[in-house]
Amino acid sequence: MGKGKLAKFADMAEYPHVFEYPYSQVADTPCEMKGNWNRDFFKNDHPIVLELGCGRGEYAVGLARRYPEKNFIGVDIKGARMWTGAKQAQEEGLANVAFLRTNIEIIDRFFAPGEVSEIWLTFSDPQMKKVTKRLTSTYFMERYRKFLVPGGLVHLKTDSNFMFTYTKAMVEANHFPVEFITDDLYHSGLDDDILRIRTYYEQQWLDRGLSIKYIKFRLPQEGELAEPDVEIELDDYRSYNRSKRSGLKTSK
Ligand SMILES: C[S@@+](CC[C@H](N)C(=O)[O-])C[C@H]1O[C@@H](n2cnc3c(N)ncnc32)[C@H](O)[C@@H]1O
Repeated sequence: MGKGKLAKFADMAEYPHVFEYPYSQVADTPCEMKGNWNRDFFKNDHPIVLELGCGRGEYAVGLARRYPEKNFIGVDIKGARMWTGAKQAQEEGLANVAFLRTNIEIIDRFFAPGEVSEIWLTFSDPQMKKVTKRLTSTYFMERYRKFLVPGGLVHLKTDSNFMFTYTKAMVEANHFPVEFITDDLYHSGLDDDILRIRTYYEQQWLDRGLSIKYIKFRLPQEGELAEPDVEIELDDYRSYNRSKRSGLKTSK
């Protein structure tokens, strides 16, 4: 039988590579790790890569195995999910991966300007009803740019046509440089490590026959950000009960 939630939480509290700061427990003050992740935890000066909404942390762990010259931090609020990745990293003795349990809304409290090189968003909830909860909205870009190196990379991998279309529009509206984009990753001809790591959610969507979309863009540090003014068809395979009841078919 697998471990229960309480046993997982007990493990998490003991793991040296797990940092827990849920919003409900932290005051409006910066975390002591802010600006110090490499000095105090990783003990090197390698670039730091975040996986935001990491769930079980397949990307954080998978990338950490492949790229020992980079440091990875998986971020999520759900501790029982994160435990899977944290345990795996511990069992494999991976020294270049950590986990931060917190709300992404306050992510800028944990990293100093220029401390992070790249951000991965893996199968983020599209949040079709509320743009300020959507992890690729300008609301979050404002937070990410506070600690991302100038022109740092943001990767989004998603099943959601809504999320992908919205993100493309957000990138276009703000003239962010796009490094790669495809609406069908596994038929794009791309030969890259990202094709060899599949997250829990990714596998579920693939099994249902959905194509995987991917965009990689650079986030400039300067300039005012504009929310795109677009009407986007909602994904019909997700539950969005309230909008269904109101007969809503698009995001506007
Ligand atoms: C759909 S799951 C994807 C998990 C994983 N990346 C995967 O592909 O299997 C989205 C994850 O993002 C986390 N998440 C969403 N919004 C969040 C927020 N604002 N703060 C912290 N975690 C968040 C959820 O807890 C959940 O684990």
